[in-house]
Amino acid sequence: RLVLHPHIQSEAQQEIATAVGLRPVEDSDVPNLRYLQAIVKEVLRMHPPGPLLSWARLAVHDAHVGKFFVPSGTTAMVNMWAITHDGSIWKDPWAFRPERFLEEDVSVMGSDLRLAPFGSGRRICPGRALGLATVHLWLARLLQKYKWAPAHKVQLNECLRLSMEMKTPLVCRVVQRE
Ligand code: HEM
Repeated sequence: RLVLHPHIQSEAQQEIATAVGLRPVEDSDVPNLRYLQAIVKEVLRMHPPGPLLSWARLAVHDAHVGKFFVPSGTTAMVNMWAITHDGSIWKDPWAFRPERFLEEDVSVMGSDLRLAPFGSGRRICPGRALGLATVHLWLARLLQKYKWAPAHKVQLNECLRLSMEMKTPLVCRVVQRE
């Protein structure tokens, strides 16, 4: 997404330069990088790496979920990908617009079911804080040091393996920043 939207990439680089300066970004800088956090949220919304939550859950007795009846023996899944692309929940769901998370603070940690890329409830991802901390730090460092551009036409098609992956791997041109 950042190679497709160079102005968003350079805005993130500008934020890092202002908040951190020339020394390498550290974990403790991340709370000051609000735009970077918004970019990560927007990517988790458009490309949830685990698009199907609860994908091996069996209803052991009859249950009612809202207006739906779930008979005993049903395997029920939550399609988070469909939720994060639902136009009745998200304005312009197909637009990559990190600013939406500056306008409204939506938690990705499982308390808001509009965006629960780590699941929610009893079987929520126990590695979510580690996952997010790693992605924020790596992304910030890779942006701080390099400019990223596509080497070929970027194909955004996805395919679900253990997690959701790009069908055609991304190939980038990387230029060291001054
Ligand atoms: C960005 C990174 C990550 C994402 C998007 C992610 C997403 C998810 C999702 C969607 C689930 C299923 C939740 C459900 O079925 O309701 C899950 C479960 C799980 N995740 Fe993660 N995860 C990430 C990183 C990690 C890391 C770093 C670890 C370990 C260090 C981890 C360990 C687990 C485990 C053990 C489960 C199964 C929990 C259970 O079934 O009780 N994950 N994760």
